[in-house]
Amino acid sequence: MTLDLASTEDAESRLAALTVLSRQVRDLIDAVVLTDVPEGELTAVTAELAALTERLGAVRRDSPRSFEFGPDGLPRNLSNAVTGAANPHALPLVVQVTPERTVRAELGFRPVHEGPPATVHGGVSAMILDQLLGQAVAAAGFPGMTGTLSLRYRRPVPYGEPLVATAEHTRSQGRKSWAEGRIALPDGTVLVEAEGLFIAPSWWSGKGPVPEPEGGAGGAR
Ligand SMILES: CCCCC/C=C\C/C=C\C/C=C\C/C=C\CCCC(=O)SCCNC(=O)CCNC(=O)[C@H](O)C(C)(C)COP(=O)(O)OP(=O)(O)OC[C@H]1O[C@@H](n2cnc3c(N)ncnc32)[C@H](O)[C@@H]1OP(=O)(O)O
Repeated sequence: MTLDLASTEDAESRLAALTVLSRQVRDLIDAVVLTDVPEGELTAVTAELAALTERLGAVRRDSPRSFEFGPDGLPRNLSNAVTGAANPHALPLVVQVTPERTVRAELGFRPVHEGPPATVHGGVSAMILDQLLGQAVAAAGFPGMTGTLSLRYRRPVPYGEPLVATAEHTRSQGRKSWAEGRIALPDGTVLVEAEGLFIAPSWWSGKGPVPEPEGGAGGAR
């Protein structure tokens, strides 16, 4: 895997616009989940959205943006499903690395994340913790892909109120690294805890074939 070179100023400005668009689409998704307007209005809005979808699709990439270096010289992934500011699917999670090389993120789940009534879907919590544990091993200098992830759901996770997620690398052995993390209330009450094994793939060190994604490698512009 190679990282794209730092973006130009023009590209950064366009990415900022894409980030604003993604935020707007998140607002749209929230509005769809909670709307109670009459059916005729739903049909009218759907027609407008179909037209907007066509406009955006007029010039299309083969695959989302991937890892690249930002203007600050740090790697970023603006299309990531969990952290990508330019991906409407993402919360987006803003992950901070502490001086101790652990990671922390403030969470704001929304009604769109509901599974059981008034509760965040367990798969959504798992997705957040997968990302956070992955960033914890990376922050400790041992990046890898998730091999296993196990979770213990202690209490229902509410949406609409501030929560905190933290994670830390616990140990490494060869290409394998382990991390632990949790989602908690601001007072520290743990709601979900996770342990994960992350493996640096053999192909990262040139010791194995690089697997082709389904349908071949996507072209980035
Ligand atoms: C995702 C990172 C991209 C990095 C980009 C670069 C720079 C950016 C900087 C930092 C990155 C920052 C953050 C990352 C944040 C979040 C992480 C998100 C993570 C994901 O969302 S990621 C998607 C889900 N994830 C997958 O899509 C994995 C699919 N899978 C594979 O790609 C392979 O399967 C792989 C690579 C796992 C292993 O493949 P391989 O060929 O390298 O290793 P091999 O088979 O030789 O096994 C060697 C030893 O690991 C044991 N082993 C193997 N697999 C195991 C498993 N699953 N569970 C338990 N043990 C396992 C064997 O038993 C053997 O053990 P032993 O040595 O003891 O015999």
